Amino acid sequence: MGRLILIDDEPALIARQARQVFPAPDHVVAVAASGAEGLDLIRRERPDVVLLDLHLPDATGFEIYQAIRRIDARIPVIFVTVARTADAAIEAMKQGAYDYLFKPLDLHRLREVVEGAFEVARRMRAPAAVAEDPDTDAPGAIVGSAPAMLEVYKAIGRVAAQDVPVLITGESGTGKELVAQAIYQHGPRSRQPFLALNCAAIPETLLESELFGHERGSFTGADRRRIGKFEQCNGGTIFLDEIGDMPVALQAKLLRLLQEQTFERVGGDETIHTDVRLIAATHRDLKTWSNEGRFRADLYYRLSVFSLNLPPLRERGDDLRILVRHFLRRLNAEMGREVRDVAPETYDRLSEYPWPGNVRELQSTLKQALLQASGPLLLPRFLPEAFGEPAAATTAVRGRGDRSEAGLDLTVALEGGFRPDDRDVYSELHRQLDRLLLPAAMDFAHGSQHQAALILGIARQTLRQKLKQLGLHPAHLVDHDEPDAPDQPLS
Ligand SMILES: Nc1ncnc2c1ncn2[C@@H]1O[C@H](COP(=O)(O)OP(=O)(O)OP(=O)(O)O)[C@@H](O)[C@H]1O
Repeated sequence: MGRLILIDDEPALIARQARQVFPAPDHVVAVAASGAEGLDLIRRERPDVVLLDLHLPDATGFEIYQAIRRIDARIPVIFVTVARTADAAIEAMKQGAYDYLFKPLDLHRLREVVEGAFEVARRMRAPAAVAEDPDTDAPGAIVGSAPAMLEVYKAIGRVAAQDVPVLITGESGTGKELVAQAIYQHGPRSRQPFLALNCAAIPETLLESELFGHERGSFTGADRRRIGKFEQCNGGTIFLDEIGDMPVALQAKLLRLLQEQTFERVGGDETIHTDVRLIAATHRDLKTWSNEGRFRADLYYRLSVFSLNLPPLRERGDDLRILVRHFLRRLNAEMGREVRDVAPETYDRLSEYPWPGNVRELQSTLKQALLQASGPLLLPRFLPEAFGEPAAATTAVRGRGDRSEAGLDLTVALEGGFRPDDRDVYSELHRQLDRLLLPAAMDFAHGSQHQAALILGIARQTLRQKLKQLGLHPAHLVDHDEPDAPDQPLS
């Protein structure tokens, strides 16, 4: 449920538009026609997001914005203005406003910006904490009690209250963002904003401006000044996911920001001071990368003063069962299902699987299984095809890394022959081959999708899609500037 408050002296049109884009019952859109009324509403309703007109009958939008900050500095506020007053809205962003929209509203843009703001609000509020009750179904709960996870919890406890940068490492889907949220929420800046940005998901050319802002005219298309995340989030916490994918030139700018808390916008001379806590995450081995000159060693040392590593799911032993129970409870509630128990053979299949996409992949596997399930018991046949017969599924998957061994495993899988009730063997083996081949090619290509796609002879687009299906987050692995190779089937 998203709660949106609109403050606008002529609220009828904008309210109709907002309700069209964010309809009930999933959203509540409340309206105020003056600043004072809006502040009252905010105090009472504690909305997720506010849309604020710059011109109000009783005060300027800017004054109301400052008052909203005093009520709760975390609420994302989006200014609504006409294009000629954009400068004022940009000024507001310097003070931490989330974004601005122009009247008349473009509904597509309205959806995009407000949805982004809902997501930011969710990250700040959804409590991320180590679950005391392993059977909780709370969304932000961090569950598991494997020894390596207990070390992680201790590290969160030690570092949260200290206002220092943190580096979180671990494979894709191991819970790095969840841990970053927990550190933020238990830290001294928990009443201030938390903004997250994935360095691998933003083209290199835009990343600098996204983080540090730009001046008008600094490059083609820069028709207005832009305030970057580091300026906007002054006083708060920034989570930079996939920091290993940050271009080296930008790493220098980030290092200076960490050392001196100053930077310049792209194309600007003014030195800007900001006070932001940085939490960074990566699935790369930054130590090796810094030894090889692929990541700035000085930045690595600065970031890794306090680092914590999340173990892969396959090394968490019985946590698999705890996580399965946790997600079953959550998913049953979300999907209106009644699957209360898991058959021992299902656990066997799940624990034989290497989980390249870790907890995220487990979550999506269980979701798929619940869609198939009938009755209260989760049987192996409800699992996705990749979990088929243990001999076929796991031997093929396990041979990662050594091609001759992998080939042998596939032969072993086929030696069992076919059974009359076999179905979709062709596509099933293909899927297993993908699970084996794609991560190996990505490893070999040091995470470059372009290179891996070339090696495999498939389009990068196809590779991305398949990685996603495997539960591996393709955003980690993007290298944006290279053109796609021509599309060819994997077979
Ligand atoms: N220990 C855990 N307990 C409960 N849920 C978890 C745990 N670890 C991860 N999750 C859930 O798994 C999903 C993936 O976690 P998250 O996004 O934090 O991983 P990540 O390491 O940041 O992934 P990526 O590197 O792909 O961005 C999220 O939905 C998260 O809530």
